[in-house]
Amino acid sequence: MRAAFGNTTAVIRAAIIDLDGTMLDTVPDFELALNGMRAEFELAPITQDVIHPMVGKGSEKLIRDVLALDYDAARIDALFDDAMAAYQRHYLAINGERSSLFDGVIEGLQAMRSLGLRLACVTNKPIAFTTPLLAQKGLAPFFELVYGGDSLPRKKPDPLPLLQVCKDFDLAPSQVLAIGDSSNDAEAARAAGCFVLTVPYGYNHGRPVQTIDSDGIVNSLLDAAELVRAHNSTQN
Ligand SMILES: O=C(O)COP(=O)(O)O
Ligand SMILES: [Mg+2]
Repeated sequence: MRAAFGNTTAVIRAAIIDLDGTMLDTVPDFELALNGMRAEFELAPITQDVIHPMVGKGSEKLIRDVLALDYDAARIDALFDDAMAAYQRHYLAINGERSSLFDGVIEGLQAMRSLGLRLACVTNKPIAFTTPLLAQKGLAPFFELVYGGDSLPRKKPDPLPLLQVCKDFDLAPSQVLAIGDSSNDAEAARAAGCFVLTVPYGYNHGRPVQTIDSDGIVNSLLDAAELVRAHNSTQN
Protein backbone atom coordinates (compact mmCIF):
# COMPACT_ATOMS: atom_id res chain seq x y z
CA MET A 1 0.00 0.00 0.00
CA ARG A 2 1.33 3.47 -0.81
CA ALA A 3 2.25 5.94 1.91
CA ALA A 4 -1.07 7.73 2.24
CA PHE A 5 0.11 10.57 4.42
CA GLY A 6 3.18 11.61 2.46
CA ASN A 7 5.90 13.21 4.55
CA THR A 8 3.65 14.77 7.12
CA THR A 9 4.87 14.74 10.66
CA ALA A 10 1.39 15.34 12.04
CA VAL A 11 -0.26 12.56 14.02
CA ILE A 12 -3.78 11.85 12.74
CA ARG A 13 -6.15 12.61 15.63
CA ALA A 14 -9.60 12.45 14.03
CA ALA A 15 -11.49 11.01 11.08
CA ILE A 16 -14.44 12.52 9.23
CA ILE A 17 -16.47 9.80 7.59
CA ASP A 18 -19.04 10.08 4.80
CA LEU A 19 -22.30 8.12 5.03
CA ASP A 20 -23.93 7.12 1.70
CA GLY A 21 -21.63 4.90 -0.36
CA THR A 22 -18.97 4.81 2.39
CA MET A 23 -20.66 3.29 5.45
CA LEU A 24 -24.06 2.33 4.07
CA ASP A 25 -25.34 1.09 0.74
CA THR A 26 -28.42 3.31 0.68
CA VAL A 27 -29.34 3.14 -3.02
CA PRO A 28 -32.12 0.59 -2.30
CA ASP A 29 -33.68 3.09 0.15
CA PHE A 30 -33.37 5.88 -2.44
CA GLU A 31 -35.10 3.59 -4.95
CA LEU A 32 -38.11 3.07 -2.66
CA ALA A 33 -38.44 6.73 -1.66
CA LEU A 34 -37.89 8.19 -5.14
CA ASN A 35 -40.33 5.77 -6.74
CA GLY A 36 -42.88 6.53 -4.02
CA MET A 37 -42.56 10.19 -4.97
CA ARG A 38 -42.67 9.43 -8.71
CA ALA A 39 -45.83 7.35 -8.34
CA GLU A 40 -47.60 10.39 -6.85
CA PHE A 41 -46.76 12.27 -10.06
CA GLU A 42 -47.79 9.28 -12.21
CA LEU A 43 -44.21 8.81 -13.37
CA ALA A 44 -42.81 5.33 -14.11
CA PRO A 45 -40.44 3.79 -11.55
CA ILE A 46 -36.68 4.17 -12.09
CA THR A 47 -34.03 1.55 -11.39
CA GLN A 48 -31.04 1.55 -9.03
CA ASP A 49 -28.71 1.90 -12.04
CA VAL A 50 -30.27 5.26 -12.83
CA ILE A 51 -30.19 6.39 -9.19
CA HIS A 52 -26.63 5.26 -8.38
CA PRO A 53 -24.77 8.14 -10.15
CA MET A 54 -27.21 10.72 -8.75
CA VAL A 55 -26.44 10.10 -5.05
CA GLY A 56 -24.02 12.23 -3.04
CA LYS A 57 -24.87 15.85 -3.81
CA GLY A 58 -27.78 16.23 -1.40
CA SER A 59 -31.57 16.02 -1.72
CA GLU A 60 -32.22 19.20 -3.75
CA LYS A 61 -29.90 18.15 -6.58
CA LEU A 62 -31.22 14.57 -6.43
CA ILE A 63 -34.86 15.63 -6.79
CA ARG A 64 -34.01 18.04 -9.63
CA ASP A 65 -32.05 15.30 -11.47
CA VAL A 66 -34.85 12.77 -11.00
CA LEU A 67 -37.52 15.20 -12.25
CA ALA A 68 -35.26 16.14 -15.20
CA LEU A 69 -35.69 12.58 -16.51
CA ASP A 70 -39.22 13.59 -17.52
CA TYR A 71 -39.65 17.36 -17.25
CA ASP A 72 -38.10 20.58 -18.54
CA ALA A 73 -36.62 23.25 -16.26
CA ALA A 74 -39.79 25.35 -15.93
CA ARG A 75 -41.90 22.33 -14.99
CA ILE A 76 -39.26 21.20 -12.48
CA ASP A 77 -39.37 24.63 -10.80
CA ALA A 78 -43.16 24.48 -10.64
CA LEU A 79 -43.25 20.97 -9.14
CA PHE A 80 -40.14 21.10 -6.98
CA ASP A 81 -41.65 21.91 -3.57
CA ASP A 82 -44.37 19.25 -3.86
CA ALA A 83 -41.90 16.67 -5.17
CA MET A 84 -39.47 17.38 -2.33
CA ALA A 85 -42.23 17.13 0.28
CA ALA A 86 -43.41 13.80 -1.19
CA TYR A 87 -39.85 12.46 -1.36
CA GLN A 88 -39.12 13.41 2.26
CA ARG A 89 -42.35 11.79 3.44
CA HIS A 90 -41.52 8.56 1.58
CA TYR A 91 -37.88 8.54 2.67
CA LEU A 92 -38.71 9.01 6.35
CA ALA A 93 -41.26 6.20 6.14
CA ILE A 94 -38.75 3.66 4.77
CA ASN A 95 -35.43 5.07 6.08
CA GLY A 96 -32.96 2.20 6.57
CA GLU A 97 -35.39 -0.57 5.58
CA ARG A 98 -33.33 -1.72 2.62
CA SER A 99 -29.91 -0.17 3.26
CA SER A 100 -27.01 -2.23 4.57
CA LEU A 101 -23.56 -1.76 6.06
CA PHE A 102 -20.57 -2.26 3.79
CA ASP A 103 -17.96 -4.84 4.88
CA GLY A 104 -15.43 -3.66 7.44
CA VAL A 105 -17.37 -0.59 8.57
CA ILE A 106 -18.04 -1.56 12.19
CA GLU A 107 -14.59 -3.17 12.50
CA GLY A 108 -12.98 -0.07 10.99
CA LEU A 109 -14.80 2.30 13.32
CA GLN A 110 -13.85 0.13 16.31
CA ALA A 111 -10.21 0.11 15.19
CA MET A 112 -10.20 3.90 14.76
CA ARG A 113 -11.70 4.41 18.21
CA SER A 114 -9.11 2.10 19.74
CA LEU A 115 -6.39 4.19 18.07
CA GLY A 116 -7.84 7.13 20.00
CA LEU A 117 -9.26 8.89 16.94
CA ARG A 118 -12.19 11.23 17.42
CA LEU A 119 -14.90 10.52 14.86
CA ALA A 120 -17.33 12.76 12.99
CA CYS A 121 -19.85 11.83 10.31
CA VAL A 122 -20.27 14.46 7.60
CA THR A 123 -22.89 13.63 4.97
CA ASN A 124 -24.90 15.56 2.40
CA LYS A 125 -27.95 13.57 3.51
CA PRO A 126 -30.47 15.76 5.38
CA ILE A 127 -29.91 15.55 9.13
CA ALA A 128 -33.52 14.40 9.68
CA PHE A 129 -32.73 11.23 7.68
CA THR A 130 -29.18 10.85 9.02
CA THR A 131 -29.76 10.79 12.78
CA PRO A 132 -32.31 7.94 12.86
CA LEU A 133 -30.37 5.98 10.21
CA LEU A 134 -27.11 6.08 12.20
CA ALA A 135 -29.00 4.93 15.30
CA GLN A 136 -30.82 2.13 13.49
CA LYS A 137 -27.60 0.73 11.98
CA GLY A 138 -25.62 0.81 15.24
CA LEU A 139 -23.33 3.60 14.00
CA ALA A 140 -24.44 6.46 16.25
CA PRO A 141 -22.33 5.51 19.31
CA PHE A 142 -19.09 5.87 17.32
CA PHE A 143 -19.63 9.53 16.41
CA GLU A 144 -19.04 12.54 18.63
CA LEU A 145 -20.31 14.84 15.90
CA VAL A 146 -22.72 14.47 12.99
CA TYR A 147 -23.38 17.09 10.31
CA GLY A 148 -26.04 16.56 7.64
CA GLY A 149 -26.29 18.35 4.31
CA ASP A 150 -28.60 20.96 5.82
CA SER A 151 -26.86 21.37 9.19
CA LEU A 152 -24.59 24.21 8.01
CA PRO A 153 -24.91 26.99 5.38
CA ARG A 154 -22.89 25.02 2.78
CA LYS A 155 -22.43 21.32 2.09
CA LYS A 156 -19.63 19.22 0.48
CA PRO A 157 -17.80 19.80 -1.91
CA ASP A 158 -17.52 23.06 0.04
CA PRO A 159 -14.93 22.62 2.82
CA LEU A 160 -17.13 24.30 5.44
CA PRO A 161 -18.48 21.15 7.18
CA LEU A 162 -14.97 19.66 7.43
CA LEU A 163 -13.47 22.91 8.71
CA GLN A 164 -16.28 23.10 11.25
CA VAL A 165 -15.36 19.63 12.55
CA CYS A 166 -11.68 20.64 12.82
CA LYS A 167 -12.77 23.69 14.81
CA ASP A 168 -15.13 21.66 17.02
CA PHE A 169 -12.33 19.18 17.76
CA ASP A 170 -9.76 21.97 18.12
CA LEU A 171 -7.47 20.27 15.60
CA ALA A 172 -5.54 21.51 12.57
CA PRO A 173 -6.87 20.12 9.25
CA SER A 174 -3.51 18.35 8.79
CA GLN A 175 -4.36 16.21 11.85
CA VAL A 176 -7.66 15.11 10.37
CA LEU A 177 -8.41 12.39 7.82
CA ALA A 178 -11.57 12.42 5.66
CA ILE A 179 -12.84 9.14 4.22
CA GLY A 180 -15.42 9.07 1.43
CA ASP A 181 -16.60 7.45 -1.77
CA SER A 182 -16.79 10.41 -4.12
CA SER A 183 -15.01 13.37 -5.66
CA ASN A 184 -17.36 15.49 -3.57
CA ASP A 185 -15.68 14.26 -0.37
CA ALA A 186 -12.17 14.59 -1.82
CA GLU A 187 -12.72 18.14 -3.10
CA ALA A 188 -14.04 19.22 0.29
CA ALA A 189 -11.07 17.59 2.05
CA ARG A 190 -8.48 19.09 -0.30
CA ALA A 191 -10.01 22.56 0.09
CA ALA A 192 -10.05 22.15 3.88
CA GLY A 193 -6.45 20.86 3.98
CA CYS A 194 -7.39 17.46 5.43
CA PHE A 195 -6.00 14.14 4.21
CA VAL A 196 -8.49 12.07 2.25
CA LEU A 197 -8.83 8.36 1.52
CA THR A 198 -11.34 6.94 -0.94
CA VAL A 199 -13.29 3.68 -0.82
CA PRO A 200 -13.87 2.04 -4.22
CA TYR A 201 -17.27 0.39 -3.59
CA GLY A 202 -19.44 3.51 -3.38
CA TYR A 203 -21.10 5.82 -5.88
CA ASN A 204 -18.78 8.62 -7.18
CA HIS A 205 -21.35 10.09 -9.58
CA GLY A 206 -20.87 7.27 -12.10
CA ARG A 207 -17.15 7.95 -12.61
CA PRO A 208 -14.22 5.58 -11.89
CA VAL A 209 -12.84 5.96 -8.38
CA GLN A 210 -9.30 6.31 -9.83
CA THR A 211 -10.27 9.73 -11.25
CA ILE A 212 -10.60 11.13 -7.71
CA ASP A 213 -7.71 13.24 -6.45
CA SER A 214 -7.19 11.60 -3.04
CA ASP A 215 -4.33 10.38 -0.86
CA GLY A 216 -5.15 6.77 -1.63
CA ILE A 217 -7.81 4.14 -2.22
CA VAL A 218 -8.61 1.74 0.64
CA ASN A 219 -10.77 -1.35 0.32
CA SER A 220 -12.54 -0.76 3.62
CA LEU A 221 -12.68 1.45 6.69
CA LEU A 222 -10.67 -1.27 8.42
CA ASP A 223 -7.86 -0.78 5.87
CA ALA A 224 -8.07 2.98 6.43
CA ALA A 225 -7.65 2.42 10.19
CA GLU A 226 -4.60 0.25 9.51
CA LEU A 227 -2.99 3.03 7.43
CA VAL A 228 -3.56 5.52 10.25
CA ARG A 229 -2.10 3.07 12.79
CA ALA A 230 1.00 2.55 10.64
CA HIS A 231 1.45 6.31 10.05
CA ASN A 232 0.89 7.36 13.66
CA SER A 233 3.25 4.66 14.97
CA THR A 234 6.11 6.26 12.99
CA GLN A 235 5.43 9.68 14.53
CA ASN A 236 5.70 8.78 18.21
O1 LIG B 1 -26.36 13.13 -1.23
C1 LIG B 1 -26.73 12.52 -0.22
O2 LIG B 1 -27.93 12.46 0.13
C2 LIG B 1 -25.76 11.83 0.70
O3 LIG B 1 -24.48 11.72 0.27
P1 LIG B 1 -23.18 11.44 1.19
O4 LIG B 1 -23.59 10.71 2.46
O5 LIG B 1 -22.37 10.57 0.27
O6 LIG B 1 -22.59 12.80 1.45
MG1 LIG C 1 -20.92 9.35 -0.28
